[in-house]
Amino acid sequence: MITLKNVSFEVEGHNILNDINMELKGGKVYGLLGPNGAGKTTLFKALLDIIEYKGEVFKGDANVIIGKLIEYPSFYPNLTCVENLKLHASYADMECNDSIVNHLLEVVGLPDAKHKKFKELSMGMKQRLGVAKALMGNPNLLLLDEPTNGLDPMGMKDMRNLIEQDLKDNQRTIVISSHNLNEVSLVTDTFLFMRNGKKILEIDNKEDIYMLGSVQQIPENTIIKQDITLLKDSKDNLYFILSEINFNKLKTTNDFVYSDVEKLTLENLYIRLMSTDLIEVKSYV
Ligand SMILES: Nc1ncnc2c1ncn2[C@@H]1O[C@H](COP(=O)(O)OP(=O)(O)OP(=O)(O)O)[C@@H](O)[C@H]1O
Repeated sequence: MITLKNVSFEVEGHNILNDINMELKGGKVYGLLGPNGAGKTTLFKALLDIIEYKGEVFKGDANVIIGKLIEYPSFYPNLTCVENLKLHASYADMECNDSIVNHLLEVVGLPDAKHKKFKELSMGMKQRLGVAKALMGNPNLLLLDEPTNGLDPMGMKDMRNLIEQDLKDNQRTIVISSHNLNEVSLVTDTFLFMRNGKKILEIDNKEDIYMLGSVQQIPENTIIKQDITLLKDSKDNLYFILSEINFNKLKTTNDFVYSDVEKLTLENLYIRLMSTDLIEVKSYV
C-alpha cells in the first residue's frame, strides 16, 4: 500500500530519520517501537507529507487516505464532541453531517457523550474522540501515535477493543506507535523497531519468545534461510532471531552453526535492541 525508500530527515546536521526503507501492506497492523526520540512521530510526519524529507514515499494506490492521531489530540475545550468533529471536518474540507458524526461517536464508544464539552471528558474519552477524528474521511491508513497514552488499564483495553473492532469491520492498515509493548503486541501483526532514526528490525508478531544467538554459519537451504532474521553489530558479527518453534525445527540442521543462544521475551528483545548496535541485515553473507 505504501513503500518508503531511503527516507531521511535532517535538522541542522542531525539525522532524525536515517535511510528508512519499509513497506506497509494493506490490512496489516504494525507496532512501531522505539525509545523517546527514536523518530517514530517524525516517521508519521513523513508519511503525512508534512515535513521535507529526502527519499521517496510511494503510494500503491492514488486513493490512499491517511487518518492520524498524533501526539495529544487537539480540540476546542468549550465545544462539544459533535461540534469539535464538525469543525474539524469543515477545516479539513471533508463531507460531514449528523449521521456521519453520530456513527463515528458510536464506533468509538462515545454515543452518550455527544453533547459533552471536550473539557468535561475523561482522558480515555478524549483519546477516543481523537480516534473518531482520525477516522473521519474513512482512511485506509491509520496512524496512531501512542493511542493509549495516559490511559488506565480499562481505558487501554477499551482502546484495544476499538482497534480490533475497527479492524474486523474495515481492512485498514494501522501503524501504532507505543511504549507499552504488551499492549501493542495484542493487536500487532508486525513489529517495526526504531533506534536513533533508523529502522533496525522488522519482525512478525507470531511468538511470545524470541531466540537470539550468534551465527557462525547459515544454512544453504533458501527456504530455511527465509525463516531466519539476521542482524549484525558494528563489528560485522552476525546474529539470528528465530521464533522458538522455528529454532527448535532448525537447531539440528547440519550447516546451521551458532552459539550463545538466549530466549528472550518481547521486552527483553526490545531492551537488547535498544542497548546495543544490532541492526537487521537484508542480504545473506
Ligand atoms: N523539527 C524538528 N526540529 C528539531 N528536532 C526535531 C524536529 N522534529 C523532531 N526532532 C527531534 O527528533 C528526534 C525524534 O523525535 P520524535 O518525536 O520523532 O521521536 P519519537 O520516537 O516519536 O519519541 P517519543 O517516544 O518521545 O514520542 C527527537 O530528538 C526530537 O527532538
